Formats: sequence, structure tokens, C-alpha cells
Amino acid sequence: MVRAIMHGCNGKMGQVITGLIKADEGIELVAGIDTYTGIDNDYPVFERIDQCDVKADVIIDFSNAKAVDDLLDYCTDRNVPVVLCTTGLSKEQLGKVKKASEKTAVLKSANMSLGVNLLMKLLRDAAKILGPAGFDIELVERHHNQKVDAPSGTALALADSINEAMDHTYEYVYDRSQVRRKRDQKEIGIFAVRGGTIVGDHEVIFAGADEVIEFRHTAYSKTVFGKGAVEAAKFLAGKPAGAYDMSDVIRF
Ligand SMILES: NC(=O)C1=CN([C@@H]2O[C@H](COP(=O)(O)OP(=O)(O)OC[C@H]3O[C@@H](n4cnc5c(N)ncnc54)[C@H](O)[C@@H]3O)[C@@H](O)[C@H]2O)C=CC1
Ligand SMILES: O=C(O)C1=N[C@H](C(=O)O)C[C@H](O)C1
Repeated sequence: MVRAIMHGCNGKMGQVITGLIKADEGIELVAGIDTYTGIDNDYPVFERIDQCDVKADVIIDFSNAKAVDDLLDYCTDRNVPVVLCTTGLSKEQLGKVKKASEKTAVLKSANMSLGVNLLMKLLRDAAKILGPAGFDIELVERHHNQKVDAPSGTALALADSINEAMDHTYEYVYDRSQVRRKRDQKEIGIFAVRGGTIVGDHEVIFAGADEVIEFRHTAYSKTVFGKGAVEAAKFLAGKPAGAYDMSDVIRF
């Protein structure tokens, strides 16, 4: 049985994972960490990660970018593998994630769903054909009104997978309001919509002369992310130090 700690246990994703793990015989939650303590869980909850003295095989993180530095310190000091799902990390934090992966197993993914991870692969193939054929690439993401980071981690990851296939020749453009010029072909425009309870929606538009191809992923519940995170935690427990992602868990 894999022993897991839920970092951000009283948030929306933390509670989804709590429910999924309760019904899973292969993994148990032995502790939770959250600054908000107004929920009764059937595992001990600590307000700060450095207060947690419960031993675990893996930590699952859905919290807040501000909480990630202390989490990485805890995981590297104790050599605990971590499934890092929080988005909106700074450039410095991404560097810290890389360093942490030299000391412990770190699986970072902006989107744990099967669909988005397949989409990344499809986009790489599409870009290799449509980019050289002169198609412009634009990305629109839509999320609920409680989301703090923009654009979404997934939008950036989708753009990165396209750019990777194109030898990193594309620039990302987030705001065209201040610039009076036509778009460059080597741009990926990235736009964020926030409203209501939209779980997560990503649309990638390849617009050519007289034809448009659109790829779209829509999450209808947070369970799709939760399921992927639980699978990732089971996969990561016991793994040696290194940088992992969902392509190590989901084999296409
Ligand atoms: N990788 C993926 O597939 C997904 C990633 N996310 C990301 O996960 C993060 C959390 O999302 P939600 O659960 O919707 O947010 P939420 O705001 O509902 O939950 C975050 C929880 O973290 C807690 N928290 C804040 N500071 C903390 C600290 N220092 N230590 C421990 N806990 C702390 C908050 O009190 C809250 O309960 C966001 O960055 C979001 O973008 C969300 C869904 C899917
Ligand atoms: O905050 C969310 O809700 C989500 N965040 C992730 C992101 O920023 O990409 C993944 C998912 O789309 C939901």
C-alpha cells in the first residue's frame, strides 16, 4: 500500500483526491497539509509542511505557487518523491524544481488528464506539418472565476509542446492591445478567459489560408485531473531521483 501526503488537502483538488483515494485499495492518505483547517478529514492535517512528521512514500501537491518552495525543501531534505500539480510557478521556481529532481523524484505536470497529454502529442505532429505550411497558431483557454494564475499552466505546456516540435522558433504573445502591427507567423497567441465554474477548456487553432483546424479539450469535472494524479503518485513512489512527467505514466 502506497502511503501518500496530500499537500493542499482542503482545496478543491485536495478534496477530489481525498475521495478518490478513499475508494482505492492501492494507496492511502496518511496526512494532509493545508493553511485552511475548516474541513474534517480522516487523516491528520498540518498547517505547514515543516510541521509534518508523518512518514510517506509520496506527496501529491495541488496548492498554491507560494507554497511550492517550502514543499520542495521538505521533499529534498527527506528524499520524498513529489507529484507537483500546482501551476503558475515563477522562472526561479522552475529552476528550483529542476534542482530538486537531482535529489528526489519529481513528477511535474500542468495537466494530469489523459486527454490533454494525448493532445500534446497530436499537436507536435500537427505543428510539424501546419507550421511550415504557413498556418498561424492561436490558443484560447477558459477556466472558472476562482483561478489565480493566467494563462493556465496547460496552455503554456501545450504551446511548449508545439514550440519543441518547431525547434523553439516561436514567440508567445499574451496581449496585442498595445502593439500596432500585424502578427508575425512565428507567434503563438495565448488568451485566457475566466468565468463561472468552467472546469478547464483548451482550444488550439491552426488558421491557414481558407482553412482552419481546431483541437479542443474540455474537462467536465475535476475528477479527470484527480485520477491522473493518483496514478502518478502510485507510479512515482519508490522511484529514484529524476525529472518525470505524465508521459512516463501514460504510455501511448
Ligand atoms: N495539474 C493539474 O492537472 C491541475 C492543476 N491545478 C492547479 O492546482 C492548484 C490548486 O488548485 P485548486 O485545488 O483548484 O485550488 P484551491 O484554491 O481550491 O486549493 C488550494 C489549497 O491549497 C491551500 N494552501 C495554500 N497555501 C498553502 C500552503 N502554504 N501549504 C499548504 N496548503 C496551502 C489552500 O488553503 C487551499 O485549500 C492550482 O495551482 C491549479 O492551477 C488544478 C487542477 C488540475
Ligand atoms: O486551476 C485549475 O482549475 C486548473 N489548472 C490547471 C492549469 O492551470 O492548466 C489545469 C486545469 O486546466 C485546471
